[in-house]
Amino acid sequence: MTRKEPADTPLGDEFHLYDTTLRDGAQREGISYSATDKLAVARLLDELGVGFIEGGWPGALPKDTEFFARAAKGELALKHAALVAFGATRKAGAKASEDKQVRALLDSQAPVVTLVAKSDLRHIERALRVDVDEACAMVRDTVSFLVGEGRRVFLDAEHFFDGYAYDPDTSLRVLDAAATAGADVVVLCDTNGGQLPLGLAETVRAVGERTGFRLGIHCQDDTSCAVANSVAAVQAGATHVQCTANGYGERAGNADLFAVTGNLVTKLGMEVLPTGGAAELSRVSHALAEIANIAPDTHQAYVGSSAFAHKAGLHASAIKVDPLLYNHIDPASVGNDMRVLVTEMAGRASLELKGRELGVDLAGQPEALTSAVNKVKRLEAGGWSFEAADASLELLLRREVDGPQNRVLDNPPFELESYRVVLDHRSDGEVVSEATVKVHVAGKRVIATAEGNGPVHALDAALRQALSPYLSWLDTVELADYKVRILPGHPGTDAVTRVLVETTDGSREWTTVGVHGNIVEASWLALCDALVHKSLSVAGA
Ligand SMILES: CC(=O)SCCNC(=O)CCNC(=O)[C@H](O)C(C)(C)COP(=O)(O)OP(=O)(O)OC[C@H]1O[C@@H](n2cnc3c(N)ncnc32)[C@H](O)[C@@H]1OP(=O)(O)O
Ligand SMILES: CC(=O)C(=O)O
Repeated sequence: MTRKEPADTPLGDEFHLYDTTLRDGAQREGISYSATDKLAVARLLDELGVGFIEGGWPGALPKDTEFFARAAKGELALKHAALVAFGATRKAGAKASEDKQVRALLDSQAPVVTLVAKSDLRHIERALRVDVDEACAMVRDTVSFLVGEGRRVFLDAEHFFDGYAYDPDTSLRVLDAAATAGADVVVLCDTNGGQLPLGLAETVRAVGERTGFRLGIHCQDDTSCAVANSVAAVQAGATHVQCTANGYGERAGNADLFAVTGNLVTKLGMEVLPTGGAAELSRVSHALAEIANIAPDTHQAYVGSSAFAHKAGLHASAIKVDPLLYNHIDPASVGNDMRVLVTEMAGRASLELKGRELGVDLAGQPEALTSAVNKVKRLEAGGWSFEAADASLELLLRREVDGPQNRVLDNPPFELESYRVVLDHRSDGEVVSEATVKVHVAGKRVIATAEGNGPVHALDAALRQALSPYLSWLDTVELADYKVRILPGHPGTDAVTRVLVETTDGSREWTTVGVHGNIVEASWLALCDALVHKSLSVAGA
């Protein structure tokens, strides 16, 4: 077994970006990776270019043992990262070479081993029930045994910050036992996650000065400061930082790999990933969320889909001049995109930028722009929401800009004469909805009736029946999602219903909105916008 150097990043072994998603991340309530999931996670982390991937605790967890066995058999061909096995030191009073758990670390064939050891006197005495001499011997023996077997060894000094505040000598003795036995890095762990950045950085600096050891940092997120604490530790001299994808981890979680890396790369100018790696952060974050079966956090720093989404009109007016005036970095540098949201908070600049995104040129059309802004504000005040309904917004903008010149909007694919929906509660308890629509299409008056399992379904079916002989594309179009929100009315008025309809034609999706006091009418408005939007794209208008 040869020692493996970490990723081929410009910083090489000078700085370690160390991922523990597969061990600490898996300690998050609700996550349960299979060995196959673990292999997929490791491949993505390797593609990103992290230096070390902690795969789990072989010997303690059967899935982790399986993961390492499959990795060793060639199912995991890492290009950048070194694989790390995690485990505890030998038991008290035992020999490292005979400790089953320690042997399992060797058997994993991982080239790197991270050992966890208690470094707080209270834990040593009360949880391990040994004295400090034996605690240090457990560390020393295990590190030297594994180093003798050709492993690179890191030591996770559990509860370091709490222990150092309580009894610094004991905590430093544990670090010393590891370093003098050959551990490459001693990792200061904020295991209970209670630290704040200034105090933590002070301790990291002091320990670095007192010991001269290579220091790492591992922060839990119980004060919501894990990312800040990790970055502060690096600024105070730590050259090895442990994180997890999207901050998954025990209790409140761990330091988010994507935010830590984003900060190190874009704020501190540290090349901790191979060239091009930073631009993969958003993609890898979302892919890892899928494997964990956790919806991505849209507001996650750097990689969330809202991380560069601007709602306030004043932001948009400056962004129109230069996007960097309101973005802390270029979103593309971390693989993300800027978006402008149009809501009641929009101003003319927001609409002009959004129009550009939707292919509607509003530049040099001040009157249309002012009229569109006023319309959006009035509609939003009445319960409409365009934030998630780009297709309806596009129609609104086109109506303002193109007006009668637009051949589809001026001559829509169909016109409604009337619709009627009845609900039939039958004697056998079955409830059936029936809708009749009367529409004008291709110069003809068409009447169609259909049943459905609800009023909107019946209405959609009747409309399709009426239109499909005349609109060749209609069969390709289907409802992908339908969301209803009942909005509280103003005092003394009725509630308002907002319906969002997502439609697909197999190659793209678009979302429309309808708002009305009646749920069927709100749905009708959203359905009609969906079809008009499709005919616009068919006509290329
Ligand atoms: C801070 C962290 O998150 S570290 C990562 C923690 N991760 C996990 O615990 C997940 C995997 N853990 C497991 O599967 C099990 O807890 C095992 C296999 C490790 C141990 O299981 P068991 O042998 O049943 O012991 P149990 O979990 O009850 O207690 C831990 C034992 O390890 C000892 N121990 C705890 N920490 C250490 C340490 N750093 N070094 C050596 N021994 C330790 C305890 O004193 C206790 O010993 P005892 O049984 O002689 O009293
Ligand atoms: C090692 C570890 O996970 C901790 O101390 O929190």
